[in-house]
Amino acid sequence: MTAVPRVSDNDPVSEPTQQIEQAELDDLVVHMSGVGVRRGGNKLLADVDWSVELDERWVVLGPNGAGKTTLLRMAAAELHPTTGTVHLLGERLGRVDVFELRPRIGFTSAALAGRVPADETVRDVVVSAGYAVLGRWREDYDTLDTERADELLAALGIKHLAGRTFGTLSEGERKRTLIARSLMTDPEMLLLDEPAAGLDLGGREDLVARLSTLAMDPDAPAMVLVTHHVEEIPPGFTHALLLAEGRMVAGGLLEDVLTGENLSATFGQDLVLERSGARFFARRR
Ligand SMILES: Nc1ncnc2c1ncn2[C@@H]1O[C@H](COP(=O)(O)OP(=O)(O)OP(=O)(O)O)[C@@H](O)[C@H]1O
Repeated sequence: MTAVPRVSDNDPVSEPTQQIEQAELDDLVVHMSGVGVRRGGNKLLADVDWSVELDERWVVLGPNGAGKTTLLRMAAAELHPTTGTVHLLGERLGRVDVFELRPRIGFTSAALAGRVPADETVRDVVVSAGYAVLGRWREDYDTLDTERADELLAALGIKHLAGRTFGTLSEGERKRTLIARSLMTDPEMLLLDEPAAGLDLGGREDLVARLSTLAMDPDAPAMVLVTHHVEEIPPGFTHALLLAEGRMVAGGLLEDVLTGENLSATFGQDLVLERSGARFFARRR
């Protein structure tokens, strides 16, 4: 089992380990080099080198506090690294107007769900993404936009809820509404932070199946999905990044990275990984 080095404040944080050419960046939606994030003396992330290509679907796995949300928020241009460089969609964070970058990135998280006003209709939650607003009803949403929102709601199986208010939805229906919202701007990258958290078994299986359909669609954007559970990896996902205590344990092709040994190192337990078809299951030995 690979030991995971603890991130302490005394560790040296590496500087960018590699220079990258603009031509290479054009094929990458995310490129992080020597990335560290520090807050109040704590290292939330250290020494992260990670790239995501246009046609890849990544799952980011790790225990509570591993730094997954911090990593995803950086990929969403919501926070900057303390050290190292981050390129998103070919642009370097710190040298690009993040307000121009963000509409090109679809992002769902529990924090976003908490900001949606309870009295906003499902259709407006989705359609307003195209206007980069939340909780502001506009009379002049374009008909085309409304049709697009309805299409996305249909693809996620909740078109019948278009007129309902967000506050009346179940947890699963809210998650699906926010995924539809995150796709509204035709993003080049879709970031999903624990989309299945809080769902019952049926809701989880339904969401996994819908995300699997999306993952297998060649026209879908690059995807990064954060989760705690291997059971939530939708078939069609191609790559995995394992994080523990702010550091990468392993990253690469799903079939290479997702092993009992790597999972054990990531979660600090002796774990057995089982595979059934295209799905994964894990338990303690
Ligand atoms: N602003 C901050 N100041 C200090 N520590 C922070 C700050 N934000 C996050 N942390 C800490 O950084 C660590 C990583 O947090 P993060 O939310 O990225 O982890 P996570 O892997 O997403 O966890 P979870 O699975 O529980 O959601 C946690 O220990 C958290 O308490």
